[in-house]
Amino acid sequence: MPQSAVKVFLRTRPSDVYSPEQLQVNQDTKTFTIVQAARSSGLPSDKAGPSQQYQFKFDGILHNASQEDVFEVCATDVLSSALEGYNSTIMCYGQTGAGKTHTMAGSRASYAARGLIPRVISALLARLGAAPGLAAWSVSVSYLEIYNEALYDLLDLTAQPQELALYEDGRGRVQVSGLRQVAVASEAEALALFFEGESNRVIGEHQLNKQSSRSHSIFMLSITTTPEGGDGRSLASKLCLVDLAGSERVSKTRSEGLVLKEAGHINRSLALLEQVVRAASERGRDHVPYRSSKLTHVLKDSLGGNCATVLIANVWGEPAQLDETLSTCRFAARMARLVCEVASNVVQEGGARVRELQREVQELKEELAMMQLMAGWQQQQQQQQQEGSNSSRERPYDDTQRQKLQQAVLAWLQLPDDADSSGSTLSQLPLSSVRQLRELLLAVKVGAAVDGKNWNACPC
Ligand SMILES: Nc1ncnc2c1ncn2[C@@H]1O[C@H](COP(=O)(O)OP(=O)(O)OP(=O)(O)O)[C@@H](O)[C@H]1O
Repeated sequence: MPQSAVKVFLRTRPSDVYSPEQLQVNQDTKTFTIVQAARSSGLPSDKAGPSQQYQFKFDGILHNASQEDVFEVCATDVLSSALEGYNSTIMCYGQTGAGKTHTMAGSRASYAARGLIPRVISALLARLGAAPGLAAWSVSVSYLEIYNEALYDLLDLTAQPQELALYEDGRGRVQVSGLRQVAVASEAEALALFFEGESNRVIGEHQLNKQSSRSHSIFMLSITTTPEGGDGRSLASKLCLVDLAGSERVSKTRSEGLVLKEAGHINRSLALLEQVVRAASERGRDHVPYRSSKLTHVLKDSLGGNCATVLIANVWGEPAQLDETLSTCRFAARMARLVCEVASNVVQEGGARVRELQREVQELKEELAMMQLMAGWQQQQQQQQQEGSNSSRERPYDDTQRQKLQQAVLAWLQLPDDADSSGSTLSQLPLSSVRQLRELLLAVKVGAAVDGKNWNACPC
């Protein structure tokens, strides 16, 4: 299977107090350097030591970048991969207030401020509508929320949405039971679902962000395309757009009550995410604790499985947020070491699958008929024993009956091994007594001799 390293881009939130001495961006080398002044205890005898420099290299630095730039750099290739049948994920990670939701969903202040999700929806449906050589396509939308370590469907409109459960299917793929998948035929339909889901997300207010997401959210697009004139197979992929809740230092956010409790869940799940990323990026490590939280379990594929993953590390370039910026960069550098095993998902054409299932039904019907037959014989034998009779008293076939049976057996023996025999004369002959079975076996013996089959070599 081809391998693909996670691609990592760093995006800075614009700030009036941005300090180029402390945060140095080099677009040519794609490096981001953090200069941290040494800390002194404040005692007159304690001299501050030299400052520390931390340099990180990423796949791209999005500094003063527009929403359109972010889409072009981070999402266009991902979209192409999704249309080629590859599962893909774009994920935003960073401290609270760093601009994750701004990047993923965008702002409603202007059309130009729309984020990655609405742009991906538009581009995807435009590309599918104009794609030459497609016999059929389908897109469906799901929107999942992880709030306080519980899963919810953001497209569930009932007053009390139910908590959803996670499970792994027979092929080890993580599934969310009961999560709605709504088919869409146009950009307008998909956008309506996105806005509906957005309005159901849990938002709270604290010192650093008036509109802080209190949950992780995953917007999923399931795409199927069937090429024209192909061998009847389709390509199926899932494109996930993940807006993680932001890590927060409660001393800075001054959260209390419910917001404080939410912060506990958010910080814990992000710490477990970091542990999983650390474990998954270690060579030779055979156990990665994906099941340690709902978030890591849901994101199992995106963190080293069958998925092309892009991480956008959002940082808030202000001196007061330097520690959080450093910790985001460290996480991003670890993500860059993850390698995913990607494969295009080819699904069998509907007609071929239907034929396969029809054949299976036919075989099961034949097996059932045989079992009913055997049960009938047993019953018949019991009856005969009770009546003091036995089957040998039944009259044997006459010559015409035998000839007819032998012809049917010979025709059946001459069919190719993989031929469908359900319509042959043999399968329509009555077979409901020991006498009929004996005659049939005799006819097979005669027929085999005529057909020249070597029965000594037969494994049956
Ligand atoms: N690149 C940007 N350009 C303009 N405004 C931005 C940018 N990034 C963030 N902002 C603004 O900063 C504020 C905080 O951003 P946002 O809510 O996206 O942060 P967040 O990382 O999602 O935070 P949280 O984790 O608390 O939800 C918002 O008002 C947003 O519009």
